[in-house]
Amino acid sequence: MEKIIVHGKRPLKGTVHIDGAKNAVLPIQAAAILASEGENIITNVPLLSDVYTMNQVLKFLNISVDFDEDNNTIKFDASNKVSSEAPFDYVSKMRASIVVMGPLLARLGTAKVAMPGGCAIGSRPIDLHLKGFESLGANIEQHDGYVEASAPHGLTGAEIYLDFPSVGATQNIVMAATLAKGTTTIHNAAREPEIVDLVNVLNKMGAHVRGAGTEQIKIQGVDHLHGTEHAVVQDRIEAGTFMIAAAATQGDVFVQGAIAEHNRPLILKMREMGITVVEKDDGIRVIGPSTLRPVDVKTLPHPGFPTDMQPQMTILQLLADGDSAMTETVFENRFMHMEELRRMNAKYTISGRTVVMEGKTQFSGAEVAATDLRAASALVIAGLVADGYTQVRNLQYLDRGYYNFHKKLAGLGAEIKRVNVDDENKVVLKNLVEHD
Ligand SMILES: CC(=O)N[C@H]1[C@@H](OP(=O)(O)OP(=O)(O)OC[C@H]2O[C@@H](n3ccc(=O)[nH]c3=O)[C@H](O)[C@@H]2O)O[C@H](CO)[C@@H](O)[C@@H]1O
Ligand SMILES: C=C(OP(=O)(O)O)C(=O)O
Repeated sequence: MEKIIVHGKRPLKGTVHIDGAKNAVLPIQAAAILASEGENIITNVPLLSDVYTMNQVLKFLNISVDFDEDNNTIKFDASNKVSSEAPFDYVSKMRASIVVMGPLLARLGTAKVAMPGGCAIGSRPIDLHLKGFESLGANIEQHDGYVEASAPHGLTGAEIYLDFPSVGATQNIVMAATLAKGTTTIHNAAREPEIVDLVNVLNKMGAHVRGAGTEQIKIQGVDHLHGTEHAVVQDRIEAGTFMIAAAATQGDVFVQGAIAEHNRPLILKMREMGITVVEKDDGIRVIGPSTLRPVDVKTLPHPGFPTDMQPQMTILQLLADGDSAMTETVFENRFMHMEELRRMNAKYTISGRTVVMEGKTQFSGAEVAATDLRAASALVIAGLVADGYTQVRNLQYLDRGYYNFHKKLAGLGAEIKRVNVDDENKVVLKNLVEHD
């Protein structure tokens, strides 16, 4: 088992480069299922554990996957006979593998996928995905832990209203509808930049999808789709995480590749707190002040404040000079990191979906455990501003969404090291700054 050890109180300075987005690349990998001819060549692919898991799922479905990690490029070839079943062993590793269902149903008229479970942040049902498939004419059955969809005569376009603008349901329904007969309209669709990136790929593959990035997406079905080339959009959550780390440490960091339009709510909230945020063509510069003003924040679907930035944002709020509130409206259980932060001297009360935090926190180093992906990065940021040493465990969560997080922070001057717990006794804490 590995852990990250951080020695706090060093301002971050310099430039950090942002990778391709996890939440964009995963559905784009799944979209490869739809190309019955030609290769799909995807570039700017981040080297994340979730990407490898999705590749495993696709290989199981008989799709050829060639990952050139040195060049962050994957070549997919789905021109052979594709299998329709994604079993529990693969799906259970990663909830996002449910997005293979729409493409399988579109291409084969049948799909059998293990029911994805919930996770630490919430129960995460897939009812909206399934209702969407049913509206397109699929018959849905659930048994033995699997969900099976079938449309032997193909799918037919329909008008679909989503009760909530679910990202995964929007992606799954768009992909299913690309090969349906006639036109599908999704009302109250998710508007995240990752939806736009997926639709850009689908259109390059020969699909007719309009309105991505708005609440109404129209898909005109086509006969078949072919391979294409596409570079994955930069990761707005990785970018936002480094922006917060820079501000929290009173640093001065250029987040290269960050797209300001994708992080508008975060930028505006940071400015409200007194942080200097400079938008440039090729990235965003963040300069942290010595005192942060408190702000209240509420998570919402895009273009609201992203839930995936919520745990990191609570670190800035705890550092602010006064009390502040965070309300989480997207997931019902996304405050697990707060309990760990208590070990580091955070003071707060949770009531329902809102946590009220006391500022100004003087974090103290402690041994903490990540409970999910963004909790992991938030705990490391807390370590960057804490007195003494902080040790963060459960790095398997961090690796789902951040490539070389500790190395990127070390490149900005952080005293941080990732160690194998078995070698723990051999670690000389004073020498943390030395790179692996
Ligand atoms: C791989 C990926 O892209 N993951 C992102 C995606 O997850 P994901 O696509 O799973 O998130 P959704 O937008 O679907 O979920 C949002 C809310 O809708 C609920 N819901 C969703 C589907 C459904 O059928 N029924 C239902 O009730 C969920 O339980 C949750 O409370 O969007 C989330 C919300 O921005 C992000 O936090 C995740 O990082
Ligand atoms: C919740 C997240 O991802 P996933 O939907 O893949 O669990 C996330 O990226 O913060």
